[in-house]
Order: sequence, then structure tokens, then C-alpha cells
Amino acid sequence: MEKIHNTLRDSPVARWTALILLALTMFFAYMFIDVLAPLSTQLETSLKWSPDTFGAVAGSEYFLNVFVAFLIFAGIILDRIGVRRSAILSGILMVIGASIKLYGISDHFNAGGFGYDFFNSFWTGFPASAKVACMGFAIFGCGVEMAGITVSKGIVKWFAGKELALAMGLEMAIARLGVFSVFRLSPYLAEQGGITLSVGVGTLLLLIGLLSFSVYFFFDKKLDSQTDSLRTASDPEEEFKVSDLKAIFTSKTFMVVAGLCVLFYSAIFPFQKFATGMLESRLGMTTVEAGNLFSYFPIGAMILTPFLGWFIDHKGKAATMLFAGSLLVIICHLIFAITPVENFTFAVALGAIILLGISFSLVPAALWPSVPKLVDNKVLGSAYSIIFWIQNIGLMLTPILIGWSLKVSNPGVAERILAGEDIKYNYTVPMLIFAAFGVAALALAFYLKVLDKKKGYGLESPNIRK
Ligand SMILES: C[C@H](NC(=O)[C@@H](N)CCCCN)C(=O)O
Repeated sequence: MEKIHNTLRDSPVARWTALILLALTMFFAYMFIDVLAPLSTQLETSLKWSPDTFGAVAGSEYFLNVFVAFLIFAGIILDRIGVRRSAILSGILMVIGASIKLYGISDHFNAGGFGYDFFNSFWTGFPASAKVACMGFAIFGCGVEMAGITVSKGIVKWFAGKELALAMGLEMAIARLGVFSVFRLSPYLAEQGGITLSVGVGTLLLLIGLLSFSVYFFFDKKLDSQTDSLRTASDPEEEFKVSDLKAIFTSKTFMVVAGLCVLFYSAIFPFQKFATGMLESRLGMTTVEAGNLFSYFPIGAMILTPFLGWFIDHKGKAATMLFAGSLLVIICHLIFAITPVENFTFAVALGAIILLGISFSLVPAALWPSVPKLVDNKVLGSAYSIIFWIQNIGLMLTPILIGWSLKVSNPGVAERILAGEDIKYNYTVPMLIFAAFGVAALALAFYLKVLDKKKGYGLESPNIRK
């Protein structure tokens, strides 16, 4: 058979190269997200960042996305200007935000550099360095979430009808590797040249990421010109209109998926921030030991996600995986919450962490490639942005809820620790809240299976069309 309809996406080398270019930027972006996460102790001594200052800077990543609804605009921009231009825009936003954050924590700024007097003149309980870092991180947050939806739409563009879930799984695995790497690299760099070196290297890597997006730009342009020339006059590309978004907001199934996403991810990403403290408390470990034990979590997810993606491409069963992943998250958090002290050994904790890693592979591997089955391609960018926006609200509020529940369920403990007593928090209530998120996600996963069966979205069908 003569192949007359070949485009760049039909070449495995071209489409996997496109994936690597997109995933490389996300690798650096996920590194930057957590570049300060392992440095809380140094930040407290060198920049006077108390734990709540540290938490506020961490949460600032979501501020503009949630309160200014930047993510919603980002989706509309993506659907209007296309993947390659949106990729460049998001890459630039990440670099600008990271540079501002770098400036905020730099010795130059904190020794009275440009803007220091102004930022030090109000709300003096919150350090000037943290204010500038928050501003920078909020701009970076717009960039990284915009990059996330752009990469998802980009992968669909190259892999629809082919190895879509495998490609998405690999992209996520590379991002998880970024998280693992930065937990190892950042403390080492900070030891060699201070916190500025860690954040400086992170910012430099983002510039390389922008370069990678720039190379991708040309692949995407070539693919579009090929697709356009194949398109016939009777089959024009559908234009995106803002009014098309109504179809997303009124789709019950889409809203169920968005609900499942926010509940599941709220039981995972915020838990990452409390996991070390919980393991220290339950197993009487040091921070380093607890951190090392917990590092099996992203690694487990990294290894498994691409395999599950491959499975979905060839065999389907995405809705079942969403159900199984939600069930596992409940089991794990209940193990952390209610296993009696005498039974909560290192092996039990490790087993629960591995199970959680499996859960964190099942749900992301199944969820993101399912979205194109629910909405039209012309609103796909907006669909991803709405899911991310709803998810960001959860990711911003859950750490506050968990921190508050930890405090009220342990009356007087904070004061006794400040007074120098060697006592630990009891994490039962926060872990039960995380488990409750899992229960709600499980209910939605069950409902999604019912809806899929009734309406035939094909969530259980393989992606690869033979
Ligand atoms: C693909 C997915 N990414 C997201 O859900 C992002 N909106 C959140 C990134 C948050 C990082 N603190 C994923 O990583 O599974």
C-alpha cells in the first residue's frame, strides 16, 4: 500500500523526540517546584523563615492560578494560540518567576539590594526575602501549570490513536525523576554554595528547559504545516470559541473526573509535605532517615507509570484503574492512621509507601489520557486547564486544613516543642482526613465506571486503534 497521508507524527523517531523535548522541560520544572523543599532548616537559620513562612512560600505557587484564575485563561490561550506558542510563553513565565525567586533569596537583595527597603517596610513579621520569593513563585506557578496543560495537549497532538497513555506515563515518570533528583541535589548544592546556588542551578536548568521548548517549536510547526496541507476544504479545522467551554462545564462526566482528580491529588501532593514528619513521629526516625524511606514513593511511581500507560494503550481498563488507585490510597492512609504503635514497624511503613506509589501510578496513568475521550479536541487545552484549576484549589487548601488539624488534635504540643521538650505530634486525625479524600475519590471512581458503561465513552477501551 502506498503511504500518501504520512505526517511527522507517523514517524516514531519524530514523535518520541517531540515527547523528550516536552518532558525534559517538565523534568526541570518539577525540580524547581521542590528546590527549597529539603532546605527548610537552612532557610530558618539563614533567612529567618519560620515553618509557617516556609509553608506560605510553598503555597504561593498556586496563588495566581487559583485567585486570578490564571489557569482558566491559560487554557483559553492554549486553545487559541496552539501548543508551540503556549509552550514558549509558559517557559518564559517559569524563567521570569524563578529569577525573581532567586533574587529574593540572594545575598545581594538581603544585604539591602534594590527593593529591599520597600519589601521590608510593611508586614514585618513576614521576611522581605519571603515576600519576593512568593511573588516569583506565584509567577513560576502560572508558567509551570500552563506548561503542564500545554504538554498534555501536545502529547495528545502527537500520540492520539497511538501510544498516548505510554507517552503520558513516560512524561510523568520523567517529572517524578525530577522530584527525586532535586531532593538529592538541592541539599548537596546548598552545602557547597548556599541556598542561592541551589536555586541558581534550578533557574539555569529552566533556561535549558526553555531552549528545549524552543526546539520543540519547530517540530510542532512542521507537523501543523503537514496537517494543514492534508486537510481538505470540506474538512476545515474547527475554530475555538469561548462559548464552546459551556460544553465542558455542563458535562457531568467531565466534572466527575475533575472531582476525582482534586480529591485524589489532595491525598497525595499535600501528603508529601507531611509524610516525613509523620514517619519521624510514628517510627521515631531522624528527618534524613524518614526522607530516605519516603523517597521510595516517587521512585515507585516513576517505574510503574509508563508500564500502566502501555497497558491502557493496548488493553484499556482506565476506569478500573482509577477505582483501584483510589482504593489503594484509602488503605495506605488508614495504615498510617490506625496501625497500633507496636505493629507499625519499618516494614509496614515501607509496604504502605510502596502501595501508595502503586496508587500514584494507577490514577495519573489512567486519568490524563482519558480526558480526550470526554471532550472535543478544540477545547482540550481548556479542559485540562479547568481540571488543573479545580485541582490547584485543593492543593492550596489541603495543606492548610491538614496543618490546622494537626495543631488542634495535638493541643499544647507546639508550645512544648518550642520550650525544648522532645515530644512528637500524633498524626492520626490528619491521616484520617487524607483517607477520607480517598473514600470520596473512590465513590466518584465508581460513579465514573457507571457513567462510562451507560454512555459509552470508551474509558475501558484501549487507546491504540488497530
Ligand atoms: C500531570 C500531573 N500534574 C499536575 O497535576 C499538576 N497540575 C500539579 C503539579 C503539582 C506540583 N506540586 C502529575 O504530575 O501527575
